[in-house]
Amino acid sequence: MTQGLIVTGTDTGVGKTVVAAALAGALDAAYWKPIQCGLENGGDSAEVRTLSGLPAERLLPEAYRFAMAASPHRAAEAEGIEISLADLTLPDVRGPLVVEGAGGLMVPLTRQSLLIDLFASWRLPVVLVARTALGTINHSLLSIEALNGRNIPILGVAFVGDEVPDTERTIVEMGGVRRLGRLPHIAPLTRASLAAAFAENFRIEDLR
Ligand SMILES: Nc1ncnc2c1ncn2[C@@H]1O[C@H](COP(=O)(O)OP(=O)(O)OP(=O)(O)O)[C@@H](O)[C@H]1O
Ligand SMILES: C[C@H](N)[C@H](N)CCCCCC(=O)O
Ligand SMILES: [Mg+2]
Repeated sequence: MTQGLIVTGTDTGVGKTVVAAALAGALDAAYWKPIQCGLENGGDSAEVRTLSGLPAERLLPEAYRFAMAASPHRAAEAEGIEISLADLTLPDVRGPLVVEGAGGLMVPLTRQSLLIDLFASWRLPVVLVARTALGTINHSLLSIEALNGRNIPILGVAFVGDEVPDTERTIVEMGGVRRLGRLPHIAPLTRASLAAAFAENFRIEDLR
């Protein structure tokens, strides 16, 4: 079993939290959002709690929580704080851990550091969440190139959205990555509907 994995994405709002909730639920994992920017909806940990049904103690506290829904470096500055990479060590948990990034890979944590460099230091494999909608081929291949350039292992791509077979094929073939599955648009999105969609479209063995 992969003891830890990072859920990253091609952009903000692509479905990382939804995929992370499905993964954490299926793997009976702990979930950690190290840096939360934007607190209007309670943050991603609260969303994962609702969508996974994991017990509260499996939702690990964020290292940083900022009110502003912005890039971490900017949200921190707005509160007069500089994010310290030394505070961003992986939590020591028993069993699997699902870590969710903030936005895409090249998101600044400070004016000098990027989220992807923090990921590289953790040495955990990555699940890349990618939309299926137009524009995703470019975002996905750029993300894969950036991960490869830092020798970050890619477990595979989790697609989110309507079925667009050639787009998925193009990303998988040209990016040289594994397709983990695709979550369709789920309505209503609940713990039960998410678990069912995940079970139908992903194979848990691919994540181990
Ligand atoms: N498969 C899906 N079916 C229905 N709604 C979805 C699905 N995936 C994502 N959404 C919705 O799309 C929105 C964005 O998804 P989500 O919050 O998971 O993005 P994110 O990549 O985690 O964003 P952030 O960068 O803010 O962490 C949310 O309202 C979420 O409920
Ligand atoms: C606020 C948002 N939901 C995310 N948590 C942070 C997204 C940062 C994106 C920065 C950027 O790429 O421009
Ligand atoms: Mg999220």
